[in-house]
Amino acid sequence: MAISEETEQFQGLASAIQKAKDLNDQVLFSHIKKIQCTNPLSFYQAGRERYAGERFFWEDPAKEITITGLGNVKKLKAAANAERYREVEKSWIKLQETAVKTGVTDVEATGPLLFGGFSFDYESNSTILWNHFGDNLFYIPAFMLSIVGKQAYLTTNLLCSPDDSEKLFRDMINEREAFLSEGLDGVPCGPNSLVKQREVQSAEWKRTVTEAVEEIKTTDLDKIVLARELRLTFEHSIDSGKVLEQLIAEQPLSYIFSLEAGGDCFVGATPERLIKKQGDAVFSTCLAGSMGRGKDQREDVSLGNELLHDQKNLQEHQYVVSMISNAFDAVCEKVVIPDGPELMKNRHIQHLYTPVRGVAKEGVTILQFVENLHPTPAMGGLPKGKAVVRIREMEGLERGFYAGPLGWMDTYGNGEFAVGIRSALIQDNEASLFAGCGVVEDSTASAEFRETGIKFNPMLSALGGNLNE
Ligand SMILES: C=C(O[C@@H]1C=C(C(=O)O)C=C[C@H]1O)C(=O)O
Ligand SMILES: [Mg+2]
Repeated sequence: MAISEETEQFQGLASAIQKAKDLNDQVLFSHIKKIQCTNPLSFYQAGRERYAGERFFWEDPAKEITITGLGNVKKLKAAANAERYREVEKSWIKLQETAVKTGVTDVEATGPLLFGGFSFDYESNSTILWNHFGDNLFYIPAFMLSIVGKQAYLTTNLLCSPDDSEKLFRDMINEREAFLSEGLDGVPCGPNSLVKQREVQSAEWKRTVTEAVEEIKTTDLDKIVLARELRLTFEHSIDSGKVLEQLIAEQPLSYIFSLEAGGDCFVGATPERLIKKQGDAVFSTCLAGSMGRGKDQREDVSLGNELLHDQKNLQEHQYVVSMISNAFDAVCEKVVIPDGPELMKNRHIQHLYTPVRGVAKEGVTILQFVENLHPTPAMGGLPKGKAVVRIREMEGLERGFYAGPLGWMDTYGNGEFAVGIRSALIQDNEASLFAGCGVVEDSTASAEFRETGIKFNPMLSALGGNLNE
């Protein structure tokens, strides 16, 4: 006779506690069940008070996977150095080795899952702006709603300690019931009302771009991505749920994400995949070279054609294709890259886009891809090391998680990371928006200023700010 779901969970948790005692270490327990499809944003908003500072949201452009996490049973943080990817991997593997799972198995993006990201540059000096995030931040949520295909799954995670008792089971069920019974339907999102919008050091930024062009012409630096900041002040605390709702409606071809840390939230709608891994199939995106959208279809097509043939933008793009292609060659059995770029058109901007796919060599993990790829010349520059150093020295802002890898990994070897651009850091009633551009030999400060202006628009529009031309 089949045992009841509650009995299965109870037995699983009891065995996880026993394992924790035997090993004298913490053991992760995870229960996964199919549930009626629930609106992921309502789930996110339902946790606004109870799980404040411990929520995340992720949706890919194809809407294949939507993940919302609430609470935090285990945080993984690595030291800020080159080892950070391997350190996170080691802790994640260690947790997986002893984890006890019950319920549905083998569905990607369900069960114990690590969500989070890395800062752009582990060597940059951290300021107060990003202090809740630090250099990197990953966590396993307490409750997670995954929508995979059209099916919804609820994962409940618990970290068992050697001195835990079976009371843990009742507490977990009670917490889950209390939370679910609070109602997941239509939790209202508050409006955000803008008070002030300010460009941070724009004259200095333009001078820096001109200096960078000079440096590119006279040294071995080929490309450097320089970003600037826009600061918005609102009347009240900004509701990240409302921002997500707007982004979902306005940016259907982007990854929509948020990651809360302390009272702050990093949120955005990025069009750029860094790496997706599904079994041994891997996918990346070369995205660089930009143009605004036309007022009407005719102008839009003409701007698109101009972009497809513009030497400066093609060069910006080609640096990215070569680098990602080499990084894939090193760890893949097979790599497929189209001959030339196509256009990716988002609401406010169009880009040159080349998709990359491959088959990973056995045992290569998604974090190894992240380590090898980040930062691509779309976020950093070329040569990579020199570009990162020059960004640190010249840019005059702390990128934090902006332009860094952000995403998730499950226990089945799947995961996906995007780069955190078209994004903002929300702190109470203030938002810092970031936008960068690839500076190459033929760049001009005024054109790059305009291009970064357009790149602020997805977040400006979602937040209710004044859009740039
Ligand atoms: C750095 C950003 O965007 C990157 C730079 C691009 C460019 O310079 O053409 C295009 C897409 C992105 O890879 C950003 O949006 O902040
Ligand atoms: Mg550009």
